[in-house]
Amino acid sequence: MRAAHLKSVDLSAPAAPPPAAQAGPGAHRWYAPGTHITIRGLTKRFEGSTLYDSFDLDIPKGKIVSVFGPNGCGKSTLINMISGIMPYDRGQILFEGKEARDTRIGYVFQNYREAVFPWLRAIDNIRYPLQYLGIPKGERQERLDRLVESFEVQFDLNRYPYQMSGGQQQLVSIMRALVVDPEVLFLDEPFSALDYEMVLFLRGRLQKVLTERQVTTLLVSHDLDEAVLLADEVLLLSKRPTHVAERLDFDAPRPRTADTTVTPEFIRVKTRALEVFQREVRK
Ligand SMILES: Nc1ncnc2c1ncn2[C@@H]1O[C@H](COP(=O)(O)OP(=O)(O)OP(=O)(O)O)[C@@H](O)[C@H]1O
Repeated sequence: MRAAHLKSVDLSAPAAPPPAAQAGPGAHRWYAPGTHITIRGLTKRFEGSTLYDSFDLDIPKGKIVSVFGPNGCGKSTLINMISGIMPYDRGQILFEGKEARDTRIGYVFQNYREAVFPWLRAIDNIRYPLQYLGIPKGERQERLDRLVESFEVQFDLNRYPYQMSGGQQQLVSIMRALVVDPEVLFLDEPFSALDYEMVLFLRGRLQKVLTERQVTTLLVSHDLDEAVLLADEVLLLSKRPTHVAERLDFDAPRPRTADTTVTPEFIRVKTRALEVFQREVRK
């Protein structure tokens, strides 16, 4: 009986969790196959008000997940807690069983003006994390070249931030986040302060690089079209105390462009997302 049972176990997948009574050290590090980030019992309070209370979530590996929800529901707080920028009161967040500090993480902020180093040329801004991590010079150059090629950069990377447009500065901060080859990338409204032409350009380039590299990505966006267009999955949050209102898959082929937004599948997912959003806002 026992042998027959063992034969049916898929050894390539993480082992199933032992029953609680038998749980030993490390048992809590179990994660479901295909899951990259496992969040359990996450609790966060601000000045007596509860934002998250025993919040659970599994984030799939190698996918782009958009986070969308009512104003102030805690979208930025969620990605800040997951990425390790912000502490939380209770719970556990693990990346394939590892802590955030043992995971390569990239983060792109909305406010690129505060994120790029004004005293460094664009190329040195992008190179900075590699120097910090002590990556050998040859490999640094290789990684930079690969990234510049992937993004098809058309402007002079020897310029300083003050000599670049907002979109170019945000491109630099996106490239700086990706140069470390992150396992997980966090983007907090990365395009909201840019003009539309630049938004279209950056969405296209970013999508291409993320799908080539299969980086697990969490994107906070206030723009529902953008949230759906870029996502493999849209995570819809409720009002606080925040829980997952609904998760919607969107598996249209890539690259996705403005043309994707007129397809029946896009319209179906966006319509459903809007229904859930409106229901949550009215509660
Ligand atoms: N550092 C802080 N101190 C106190 N309260 C905070 C802090 N950061 C966030 N909050 C509270 O948590 C709530 C959620 O903030 P957060 O920025 O995560 O929400 P959001 O969904 O990203 O918001 P928005 O839709 O406005 O971008 C805010 O309304 C605010 O009341």
